[in-house]
Amino acid sequence: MKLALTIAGSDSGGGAGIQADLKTFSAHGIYGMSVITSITAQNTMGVLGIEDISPDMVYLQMKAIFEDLYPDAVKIGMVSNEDIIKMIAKGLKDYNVKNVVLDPVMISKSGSYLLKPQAVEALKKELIPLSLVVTPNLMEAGELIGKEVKSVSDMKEAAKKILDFGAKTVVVKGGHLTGDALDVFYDGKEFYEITSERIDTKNTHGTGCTFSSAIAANIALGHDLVESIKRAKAYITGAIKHSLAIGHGVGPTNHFWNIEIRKV
Ligand SMILES: Nc1ncnc2c1ncn2[C@@H]1O[C@H](COP(=O)(O)OP(=O)(O)O)[C@@H](O)[C@H]1O
Ligand SMILES: Cc1ncc(COP(=O)(O)OP(=O)(O)O)c(N)n1
Repeated sequence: MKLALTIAGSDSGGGAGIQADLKTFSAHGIYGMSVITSITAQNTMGVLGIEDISPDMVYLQMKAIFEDLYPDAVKIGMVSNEDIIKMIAKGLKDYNVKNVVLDPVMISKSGSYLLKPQAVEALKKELIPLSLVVTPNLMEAGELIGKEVKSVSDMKEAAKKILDFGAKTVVVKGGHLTGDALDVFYDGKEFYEITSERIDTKNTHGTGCTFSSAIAANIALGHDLVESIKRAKAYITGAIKHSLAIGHGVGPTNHFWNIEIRKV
């Protein structure tokens, strides 16, 4: 059995965060574990409140896992504040964690800050250098490099700059572009454009969480990084295609077994 860990915030509505990650791990046949950084009261319409877990408790959860159930891959999502970021970095170093997928979550689709704006620098300094792959969306890539990212050529420029912060590889997600759903992967040598059809739906809550945890799941299964990203792209495309029109706002992606994997 392969094991994967998500270090992220809880979404009470089940569409994003820890809940989306664990559903994604299960759909890949992976045993999922969690380190909860923050609890959000959230549904398809928005975030009603946020309560962060103490940094010591974040570290204790990591200790509990790494000293008994060492994961094959780790996904990091909402990290909320600088003290939590520093504690996660300490845990990753103490336990020599390698296969880290970092989704630099900053603002929910509904507009709530999931990372304190003053903590962006800590994220860049402490967590990016410990990551195998960083997966910003257009807005997050722009915040990281201090310049708007609006086109495929901007995405490539951003990927290069984020690599300079110490990331080993970067996927800049183009979910918020128009036209095909095109993401850019950069490994320091080559650029890859990973494209799928754009699905016409408003129900895209949790797309970034689902995509990054699917990359982690595929790494845990033993696939190389390019193959893991390709498979994750197929998975998120299926999860959006089958997304759920539940609740009164932006419905969530849907996770299901026996998903068809095809080249995109
Ligand atoms: N409507 C859509 N149709 C197909 N793929 C999409 C759609 N929206 C987002 N994606 C894909 O979902 C993944 C997550 O991207 P994105 O939505 O930009 O992340 P985030 O949730 O962090 O903003 C990317 O692979 C992106 O291309
Ligand atoms: C607890 C929590 N973590 C992360 C997010 C952001 O998730 P994402 O997949 O980017 O989806 P949207 O918020 O953009 O729908 C979240 N909302 N909550």
